[in-house]
Amino acid sequence: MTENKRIALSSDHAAIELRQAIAKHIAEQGWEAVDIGPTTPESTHYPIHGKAAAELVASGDCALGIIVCGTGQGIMMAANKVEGIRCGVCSETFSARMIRQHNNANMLALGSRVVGEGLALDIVDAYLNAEFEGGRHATRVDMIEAPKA
Ligand SMILES: O=C[C@H](O)[C@H](O)[C@H](O)COP(=O)(O)O
Repeated sequence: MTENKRIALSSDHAAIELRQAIAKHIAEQGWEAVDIGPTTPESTHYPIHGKAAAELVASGDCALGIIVCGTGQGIMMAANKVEGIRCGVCSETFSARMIRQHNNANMLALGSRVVGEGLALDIVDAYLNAEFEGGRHATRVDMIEAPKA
């Protein structure tokens, strides 16, 4: 079976340039960037774009997702409303590694008004190169995913 290397990417108007830089960067690392926009700079609404990328991940079309808005916070909140999505906002590399290793986060959110491009690309690398450790962490992630009583 071939590994799914597809990464869903979306943003709002505040983060188009950073999103495009991330798409280029991850493609150079051998990932397939599934960049669903937007491409024009008109003001738009981050819930639309967070949900769209999250649905690509939740359906299994994409293995992981990276989403960007001004702070990363709003688009993260929207993505986390989609069943099966675990998305964290990161502004440094330690958390980016840990949300994979301990939380099995299937999406990463970034804030274009918070981090510069160099740090953002390091955060992306830390996230994509980390692996879920399982064990006690799997028990906890399963608790997050358990159906509501
Ligand atoms: O969490 C929300 C994001 O940071 C948005 O990118 C931000 O609220 C957009 O603000 P504005 O419409 O002022 O560009």
